[in-house]
Amino acid sequence: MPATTENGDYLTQPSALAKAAQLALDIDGIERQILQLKDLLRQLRRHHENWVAGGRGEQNVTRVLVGMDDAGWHVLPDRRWPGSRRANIDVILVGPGGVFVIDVKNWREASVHDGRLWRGDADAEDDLGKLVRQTVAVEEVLAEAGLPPTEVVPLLVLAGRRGIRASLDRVIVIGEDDLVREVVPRGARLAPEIVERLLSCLEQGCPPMPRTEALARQPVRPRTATPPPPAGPAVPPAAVEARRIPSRRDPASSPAPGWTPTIEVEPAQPVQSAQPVQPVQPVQETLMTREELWRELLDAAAREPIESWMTWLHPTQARLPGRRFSGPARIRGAAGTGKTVVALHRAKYLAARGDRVLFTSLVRTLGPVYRQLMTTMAPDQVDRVEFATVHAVATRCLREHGLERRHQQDAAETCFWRAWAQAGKGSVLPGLGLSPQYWKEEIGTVIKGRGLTTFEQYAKLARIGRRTPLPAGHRRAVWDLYELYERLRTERGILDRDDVLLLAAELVRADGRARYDAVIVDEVQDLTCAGLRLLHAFVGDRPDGLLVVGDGQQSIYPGGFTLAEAGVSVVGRSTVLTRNYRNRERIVRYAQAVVADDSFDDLDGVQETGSRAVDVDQPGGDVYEFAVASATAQEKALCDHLVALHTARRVRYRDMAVLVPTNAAVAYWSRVLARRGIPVVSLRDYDGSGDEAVKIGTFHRAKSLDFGHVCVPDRNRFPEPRRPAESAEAFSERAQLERRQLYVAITRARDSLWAGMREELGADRPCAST
Ligand SMILES: Nc1ncnc2c1ncn2[C@@H]1O[C@H](COP(=O)(O)OP(=O)(O)OP(=O)(O)O)[C@@H](O)[C@H]1O
Repeated sequence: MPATTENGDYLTQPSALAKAAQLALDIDGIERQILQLKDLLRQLRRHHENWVAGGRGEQNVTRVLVGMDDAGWHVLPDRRWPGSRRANIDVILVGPGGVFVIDVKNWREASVHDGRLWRGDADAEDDLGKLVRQTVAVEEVLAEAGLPPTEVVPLLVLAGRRGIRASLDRVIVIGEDDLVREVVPRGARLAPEIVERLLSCLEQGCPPMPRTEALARQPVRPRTATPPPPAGPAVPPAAVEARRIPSRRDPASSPAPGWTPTIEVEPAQPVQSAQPVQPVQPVQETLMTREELWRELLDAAAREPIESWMTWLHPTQARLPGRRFSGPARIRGAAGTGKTVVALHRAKYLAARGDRVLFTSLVRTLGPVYRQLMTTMAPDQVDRVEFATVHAVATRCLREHGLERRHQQDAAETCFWRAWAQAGKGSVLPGLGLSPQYWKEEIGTVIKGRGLTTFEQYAKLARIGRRTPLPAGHRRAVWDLYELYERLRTERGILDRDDVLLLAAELVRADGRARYDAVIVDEVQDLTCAGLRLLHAFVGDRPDGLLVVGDGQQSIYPGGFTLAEAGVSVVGRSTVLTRNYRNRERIVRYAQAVVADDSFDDLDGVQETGSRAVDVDQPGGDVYEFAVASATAQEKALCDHLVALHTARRVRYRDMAVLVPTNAAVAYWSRVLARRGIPVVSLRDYDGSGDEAVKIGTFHRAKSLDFGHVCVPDRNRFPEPRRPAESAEAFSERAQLERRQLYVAITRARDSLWAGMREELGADRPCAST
């Protein structure tokens, strides 16, 4: 105790003065602290207002969305950001049109220009990045259940705004009042049972955020400057009750009445607290009336659903599109196992992340079909993917150097036949029981297709894909024919199809320009080695660069090669798909019987057995083998079958196809069907859009496509019997090729196959069922 006088005053002593000075310092310190605390309090109040404003923005958006609840949409507000402990996602919306991750921004000033989003003068790239990360995290949760990557759409919603729509990177920036019009027109992408499965995954992976006490005390206010919600025009009556119900599935997870979203920032991102104060904006009345909303929802529900594979894959498939490959990769598997489907999703995924993608195959008509599919799957990404044949790409390379006129296929053919007359006819080759066409293909696919330049290379070549053995003397005769052909061709200064590929590859290598980030090759087994080398040259061995997709058992062109010959190594990056999604069981078994005894090479030099283990997704199926005594009887039987499918079973003509081996047969059957009044479209003109007509095309053109019901007339004329001068080996090689072509045709059928069996030819082919 300090000493005092009688009336209690402190004795003024040197130590007391020191104490006073000390106290004065303490008072200063405390005053400073009070000022700092006041400052902090002001900041906290501002942040609090910000959060409340943000919360209101979210509530308003949620209110708009719950109006769609009765149409099968589910609004999951304030969900945990997967992988974080405290961070939230404003809203996840799941429904027939897909899955949306929604981030609501209550910004006073927002604009999109120069391809960027701006908040006032500040670039809002971080906000877009954060939303993309949230979306990817949700995609990872849903991939387990089979949702392919990029199927989840990130939406950045500007609260209280309208007339804004921009696509930035993957994110769609949209005004609150435009939100419903953005999501509803997407039509029926997800079946109700798939929506249920997704919801249950989200319940696990993105559970509702726990309520925080402070925010729980916050009263929920109606929309600022508008009457209380029940009177609001935007929400259909059924939604009034549903307003507080984020998910119909699990009432336990529904927030209590008076629910207020908990909002927490991502731990490493104090962005929100650093932002200047934004006053709460009055939200305008939403522009869509309840009648309009319901009309939109009804229209969407009435629209034809897109095929389920576009939005729903088997988990084995679903992981592939987004997988990172450290170099060239491969997807293989029997017919109908979803190789093309996965490849298309891969293209979509790569395009969505900004890659320039080439999607290529040999068949010209496939490009438009794939493009059409991609347009339905991913309208926003379709323009970032180029669909072109390998020859179209090669020709463009030549055009860039003014060389494309030198490609003259007809003139090159003339050169070959002159060479054959001079050097082939009189050689040992005609005596081998193979047609001149065989030797033409030997030059095209084996010698030039591999880019061989010396006889020594040819003499020791394994000739993968060719069954007829060729001893050295015979090879010498082939080489002489080749050299003469080359001399005649170069004298005329022209190029053939194989030269175009070889030259284009040289130009691409010399140029060194990166035209594509990724090249996806479908039906790779039908390219030549030179074709694959060209495509490989575009991307080399870069990560995620080259993806080859195919199946050696469906190789329908002569020739063949291994990936190693093309300089492509996929070691450790090859995936086999084994579940057939296309063909019903009886059709799979019938098709397998056609090639069961033929071993085949699957681009790796190893002979695989013809009968492969395949799981079948769809049971049942119909196979009709129809015995006919004459051509006229077959015409009638086939047409009767198509008409019966159409009238009795209500199958649309566009779901039927007649597949035949030659163009002449296409013309013949087109006339037959037209005479009977059945609408017909040639596969040559088919672009994937739905003409109401039966498709007619060659086995080759039907490649990679599928149809509900397929007819193959003259089924037992294929393979053709041994020709008079044909050697046993030559016949065996041709018959195997033709059986593979027939296998491709049969495996185009999803539900039924009709096979015409001409009686005079014998009907001793396998029959799975009738
Ligand atoms: N996950 C899936 N769910 C439903 N259907 C699927 C799925 N994956 C593929 N399909 C169906 O199977 C069909 C065959 O798929 P796809 O064309 O990708 O197979 P593929 O292996 O490329 O066949 P092919 O080698 O015979 O051309 C598709 O048209 C689609 O109808």
